[in-house]
Amino acid sequence: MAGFFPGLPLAVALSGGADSTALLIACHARWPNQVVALHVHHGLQAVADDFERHCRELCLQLGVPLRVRRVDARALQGESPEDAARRARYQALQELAGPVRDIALAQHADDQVETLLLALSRGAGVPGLAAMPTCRVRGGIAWHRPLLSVAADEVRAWLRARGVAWVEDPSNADLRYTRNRIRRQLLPALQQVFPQFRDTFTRSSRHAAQAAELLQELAALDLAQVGTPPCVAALQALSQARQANVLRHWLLCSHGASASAAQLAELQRQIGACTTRGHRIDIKVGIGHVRREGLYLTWYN
Ligand SMILES: Nc1ncnc2c1ncn2[C@@H]1O[C@H](COP(=O)(O)OP(=O)(O)OP(=O)(O)O)[C@@H](O)[C@H]1O
Repeated sequence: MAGFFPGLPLAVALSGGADSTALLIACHARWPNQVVALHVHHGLQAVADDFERHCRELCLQLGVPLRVRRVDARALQGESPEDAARRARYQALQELAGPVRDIALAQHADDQVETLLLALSRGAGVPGLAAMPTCRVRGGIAWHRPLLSVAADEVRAWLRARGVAWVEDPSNADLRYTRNRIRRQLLPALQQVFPQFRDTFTRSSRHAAQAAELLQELAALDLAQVGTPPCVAALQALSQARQANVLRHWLLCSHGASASAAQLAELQRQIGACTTRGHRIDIKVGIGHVRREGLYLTWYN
């Protein structure tokens, strides 16, 4: 946990699995009496009660206060059960934290590599390749991931050496989930070919995170230049790469719309072809449409 200096008091999101069990013990050892544990009972799996029991026992043993909340995550339309559970979990963690402004999560280097591989498999751009940040402020809370450079095996070996138990999530063995297939089938193969893959892949993600920040800064500058809504002529004055970057930023930040690569390419083609007063632009992007209105592009949904 080198370089991990959260605000105190600190809350640790404790699932009861190996990683967050280790994180809680390490944080409590470093900042005694300054750490609180937060557990979300999902009620999804039969094993949920075992997770909660383990968290209660562990926290009692350590003398760490534990806050527990039950959630019943119903998936929204088009949302997977895992995404629904994650959304409900982050919401519950934020509420459980109360006045505490720093929450530590226990994702490790293997999780980071899995996230990167999933992003690559979707053809993600630079922000996706940045995978998970070590710290992100959201909803007034700093979410920390201090174990991102620690291998999963190291975490378990650390716990075994201390004789600490944890609860194993049975769904981790289910090979219907892509993430589990990556963990079981891909990571062992990577280990053989690139023994340093955890270090090098996570380093690539950090490079991508830095590049993503630069793209974000450039997009904000360019949006100030082209205006909101963007002026077509000002967009035409930008290079294709900068134009794509600022359009993505406008659509996402102003309208919550993610343009697919094909939609963005078509929008750019039409912007390029927009040389007469009467030229129409009307393209579906995400759940809405981008249209030309006089000198500007506008968004409808
Ligand atoms: N039910 C939960 N209650 C509180 N925190 C959770 C819960 N589930 C996950 N977390 C937090 O979110 C992080 C990421 O969750 P994820 O489901 O990817 O990991 P996990 O496999 O549950 O990890 P762990 O080995 O810590 O159980 C966990 O490391 C933990 O800090």
